[in-house]
Amino acid sequence: MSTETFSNKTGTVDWALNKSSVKPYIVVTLLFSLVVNLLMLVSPLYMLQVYDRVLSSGSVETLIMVSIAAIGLLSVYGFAEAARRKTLALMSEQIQNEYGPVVFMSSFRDENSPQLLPKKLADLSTVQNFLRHGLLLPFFDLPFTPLFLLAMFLVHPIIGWIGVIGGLVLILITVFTELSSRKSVEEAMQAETVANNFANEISRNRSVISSLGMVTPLLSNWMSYRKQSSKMTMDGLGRSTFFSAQAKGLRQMLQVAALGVGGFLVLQLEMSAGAIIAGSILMGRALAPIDQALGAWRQLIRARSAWFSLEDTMARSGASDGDFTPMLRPDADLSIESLMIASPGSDAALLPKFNVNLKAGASIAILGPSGSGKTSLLQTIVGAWEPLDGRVRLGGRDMHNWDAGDRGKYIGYAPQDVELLPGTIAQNISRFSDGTPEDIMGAAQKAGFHDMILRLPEGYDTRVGPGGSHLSQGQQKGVGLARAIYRDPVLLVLDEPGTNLDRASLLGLQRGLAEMKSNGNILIFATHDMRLLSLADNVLLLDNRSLKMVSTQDYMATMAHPRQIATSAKEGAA
Ligand SMILES: Nc1ncnc2c1ncn2[C@@H]1O[C@H](COP(=O)(O)OP(=O)(O)OP(=O)(O)O)[C@@H](O)[C@H]1O
Repeated sequence: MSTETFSNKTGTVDWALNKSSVKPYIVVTLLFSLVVNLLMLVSPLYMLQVYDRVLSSGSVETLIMVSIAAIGLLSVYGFAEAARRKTLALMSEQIQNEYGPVVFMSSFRDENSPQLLPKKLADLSTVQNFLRHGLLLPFFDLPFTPLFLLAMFLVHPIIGWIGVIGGLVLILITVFTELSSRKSVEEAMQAETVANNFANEISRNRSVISSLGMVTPLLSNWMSYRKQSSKMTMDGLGRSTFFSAQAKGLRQMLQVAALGVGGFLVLQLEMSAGAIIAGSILMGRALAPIDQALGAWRQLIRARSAWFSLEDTMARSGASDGDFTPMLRPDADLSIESLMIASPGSDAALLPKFNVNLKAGASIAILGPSGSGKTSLLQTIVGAWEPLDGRVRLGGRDMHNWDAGDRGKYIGYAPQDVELLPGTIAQNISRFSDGTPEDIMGAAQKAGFHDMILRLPEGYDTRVGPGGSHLSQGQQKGVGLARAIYRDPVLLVLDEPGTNLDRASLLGLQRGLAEMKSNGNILIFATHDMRLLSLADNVLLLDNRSLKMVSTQDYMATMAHPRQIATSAKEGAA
């Protein structure tokens, strides 16, 4: 099975600083932070000037001069603060542009995790919001704390030591906050994801849920998921809020201590009156980043965990998302070599190893009871699921080692339950690429649905609704088949193509498929509908973890003797 698991390995990747693409933004934010923090010294310096120079000299001119200088510098401070916030917002855009596409693409690789894409996109939003709201800024201010402590030592060494000791206590509180709340915040995030996935699944099945009266039991199921997530959130929140409040109180106390000690030192004639205020302001500035960081700690843990998850995806995609040389249209030569298949995430083979070779115009029908592995085999053949062992090659190219976008140009696949995507019929048939009307309508004609589509009021421009719900089951099936046939795929793989089709549509489809076969396309389809068997040269019989290939003619001849067929299938396994 796939070796890619996309698990969130928190702690294995260095945080933002190691990414070259975000580095310039971090450097610019740091530079603006330097300016901001240097200009934060303006207020205490102004205090010193007013108290010690202006009041002692009584000079109004000096007061005007220092005030103008202070106002000028503080307006630069305003610009620098705005600029660093803007830089972080731009960094958030850069992350979206760079990580968004990779996250989107790589989420389609893991069949084990159908909910991977919403989860990864939520991670992306978490990181972006953290940056956009400036919650990272206190961490950019922290490196400048020593600058303020140094200034406090210059005011008076005792004031400086109060700042150092206070800072150390606050850092200890920060460490406690991290240790005590990280686990519960991360667990709360996971529980929230489970609750949201459950709600998404419910909303996809609204009509069956309301018609079967399942709303109330499902509501209580969903509430229990939510309660679990809120309990963990409240636990984490309780601890981080407690520490954050303690830190705020301590900061106030330290400022009072700076004032009190300052007052004492003034009485001892060891420093000036202005230095009392300056010392207190410096104390506030030095410790504010720690205080603010603690206030945003919960969001930090969430953003950090989301970032690790994105980084993990980027690291995993790096190995496989390199440049590739697109294939020319492969020869119609499908070779299934020692193939063993299994369901995603399972190591148990569903069928014994087997080999099949199909050339241009060949076709096989796969028959077997429910659960015998027909869909699993088709999913593996088209490259959506990894084989347990062996290879599938089209025109010599390994299907599972081929860029999915490039491979998809030469393959048509219609799953058992067609899920259409939000858009028009034409967009769905053309696989949301720029398709010519000839390609789109040609595909619908071969699927036997062109006339039916024309009868719709908006024809090919009809919007299909969520999941195709504005179309009937038969119409959805028709669009799904046309989408598979679009641009004449070398290999056409259909899972139960006859389901939900009326007689006329089935006849149209049979005609279209027969034409494709005579044009050299390879056709593989799974079916319970015996009317389609005339399209197949051979029948691959699956039953109870065994398989057997027989010619369609032989199969038809033995149809009247089911026991003989069952025996032949078992012989195939042996
Ligand atoms: N996505 C999946 N994840 C895990 N197991 C799966 C998955 N899809 C199918 N299976 C398992 O694989 C086995 C074969 O299922 P498969 O859908 O291939 O059978 P099938 O022959 O197509 O059945 P049917 O005729 O009912 O469509 C079943 O036991 C099923 O439980």
